[in-house]
Amino acid sequence: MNSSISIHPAVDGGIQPASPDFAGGTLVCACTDRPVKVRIEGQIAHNHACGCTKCWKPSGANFSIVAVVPHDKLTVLENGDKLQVVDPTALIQRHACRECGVHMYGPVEREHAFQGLDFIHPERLQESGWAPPGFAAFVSSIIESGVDPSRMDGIRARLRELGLEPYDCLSPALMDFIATWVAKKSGALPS
Ligand SMILES: N[C@@H](CCC(=O)N[C@@H](CSCO)C(=O)NCC(=O)O)C(=O)O
Ligand SMILES: [Zn+2]
Ligand SMILES: [Zn+2]
Repeated sequence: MNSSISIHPAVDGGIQPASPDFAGGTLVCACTDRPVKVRIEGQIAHNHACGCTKCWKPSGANFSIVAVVPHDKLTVLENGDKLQVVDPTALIQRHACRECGVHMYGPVEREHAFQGLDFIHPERLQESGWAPPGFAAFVSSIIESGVDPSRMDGIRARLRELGLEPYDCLSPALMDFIATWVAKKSGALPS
């Protein structure tokens, strides 16, 4: 085990299994004063580690942990006035707390295979039992944040050791899902 390579604090000590009793929870930002609170109903889906520069990572982490929930299963409970959209031109409209910087939710409103889903960081849930990450996405992108390319073999080996198969985009299942959506829209496949 090469536990000296840090991926993310939520997985570095081993991946915790989902609880069959998990029925939702409350995401809380890192502010001690007036934290933003967002409620989600039900279990999260497609949880993964993401190496891209756009997803929020806790300080020192090489990866984010990010999953989706349907938009109608998410409600801002408290202090939503502190939220601002990080990049209004991005597909994922990441709503971050302007005081602590934590991304609380990111809806996809544009016409896209992921339209109607919100990206969230489940480690911000107060509750445990959420579905664990199943793969690692955008792994090569950590170089864009300053990771030395010579470290990539070790980082990919550590991801595999944790059971997080590394991909340089999304997983094959999600890439196929997006491509199928595009093909149906263009007429290349029947809808
Ligand atoms: N190399 C770029 C990649 C950024 C990127 O495309 N990120 C993906 C994954 S985010 C969660 O899985 C994406 O879909 N982004 C859409 C968006 O950010 O709106 C980089 O590292 O910046
Ligand atoms: Zn905050
Ligand atoms: Zn990402």
